[in-house]
Amino acid sequence: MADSAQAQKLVYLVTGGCGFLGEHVVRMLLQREPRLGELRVFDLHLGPWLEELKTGPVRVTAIQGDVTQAHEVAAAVAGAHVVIHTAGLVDVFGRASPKTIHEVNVQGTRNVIEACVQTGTRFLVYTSSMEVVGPNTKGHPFYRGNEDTPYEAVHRHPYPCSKALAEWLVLEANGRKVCGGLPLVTCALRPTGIYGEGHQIMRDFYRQGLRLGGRLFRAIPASVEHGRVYVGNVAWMHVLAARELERRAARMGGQVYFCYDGSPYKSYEDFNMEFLGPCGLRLVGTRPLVPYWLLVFLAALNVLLQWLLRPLLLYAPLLNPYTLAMANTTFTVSTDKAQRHFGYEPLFSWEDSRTRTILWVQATGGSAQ
Ligand SMILES: NC(=O)c1ccc[n+]([C@@H]2O[C@H](COP(=O)([O-])OP(=O)(O)OC[C@H]3O[C@@H](n4cnc5c(N)ncnc54)[C@H](O)[C@@H]3O)[C@@H](O)[C@H]2O)c1
Ligand SMILES: C[C@@H](CO)CCC[C@@H](C)[C@H]1CC[C@H]2[C@@H]3[C@H](O)C=C4C[C@@H](O)CC[C@]4(C)[C@H]3CC[C@]12C
Repeated sequence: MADSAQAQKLVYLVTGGCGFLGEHVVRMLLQREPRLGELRVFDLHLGPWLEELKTGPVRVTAIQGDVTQAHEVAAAVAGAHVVIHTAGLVDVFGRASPKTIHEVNVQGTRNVIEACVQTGTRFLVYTSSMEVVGPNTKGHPFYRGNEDTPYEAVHRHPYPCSKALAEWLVLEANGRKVCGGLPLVTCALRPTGIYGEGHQIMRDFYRQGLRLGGRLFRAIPASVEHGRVYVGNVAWMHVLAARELERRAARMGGQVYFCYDGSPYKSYEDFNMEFLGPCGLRLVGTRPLVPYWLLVFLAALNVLLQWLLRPLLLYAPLLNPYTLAMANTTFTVSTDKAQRHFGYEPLFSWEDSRTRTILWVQATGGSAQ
């Protein structure tokens, strides 16, 4: 990415490019990165939608591969200028074992870093998570916090533990000499709960509401606020960070950025109703309809059932002690660090984000897609 090569076309690699966020990053790069010459999409499971992208002006290369396999990662990274590493195992429901979560999220990230070092790729953007910070095991609120807000980040659950370790690896790798002698430049983006087209949990809530006769029942107090972020804006922040990493290496290298936009702070359930309401669902109750102790009991019961049923089937409901603690703890972010460091402004307004999400729920919510 030298000065002389203003017109130089760049090779980008997106790991996890067929996931919920990854697909948006891939599409955003194709729409908004003028220097893109080749786009490599690396994923364990390739989406059929990739085929339609192959007919455009940018070369799109689909690579079926596993981030836990160092040789597969190295082959995909070789010759890439920029890596956006978004592949990850997102599991807070006990579907995967802690070992698998660690292998994918931590060892997978280590493999990406080592591949950059070995092959001479200098720019790495990592999709971290707000969960690297919290909510912590003590349920302390994080209210309008930024990247410098002191917070006791204590994790026990395998998913946040793995994301915290992987983020640390990425930041620590900043400045390492890659093949050819130049320094690696890394940064980590920490989305809060992402919503938008392709958000499976939103669709699950919609289907549950349809099954319950168009109703959902409030379980969490409306006063517990969550900061959520639209997937298009998260994708845009990745594209912009990747683009600016070279020019602003000294400022951005080794830094973390929360992903934010203008989405309103609301409880998890009230926020979902911004989309599910216009799709015909109603949230019953202005206060939680079941006492908190009962939710705690049901969450614990689900853990027991998951364990008992494991030899027969995978029982992984939304409610468990960890997800209950998350839903019941205020976690909101208020920052302008990405704006100051690399000029990020949300691409989609709240109104746009909301409309796009509603249209998606209406179009696919009731279908098997
Ligand atoms: N969804 C959220 O609210 C959220 C919030 C913060 C951070 N994140 C992070 O964003 C990233 C993307 O999350 P998402 O919600 O799009 O999840 P997702 O499951 O939709 O996407 C993850 C993608 O990674 C791929 N993948 C998983 N294991 C792999 C492996 N071993 N090798 C190659 N590819 C593999 C999956 O096939 C999938 O396409 C993750 O790193 C996640 O931790 C997500
Ligand atoms: C008690 C239920 C009554 O309706 C509600 C349960 C809601 C939970 C399933 C979700 C509450 C908070 C969510 C998480 C949060 O938005 C941030 C996340 C970070 C990201 O890295 C992965 C996804 C998630 C853990 C997200 C998962 C679902 C919740 C726990």
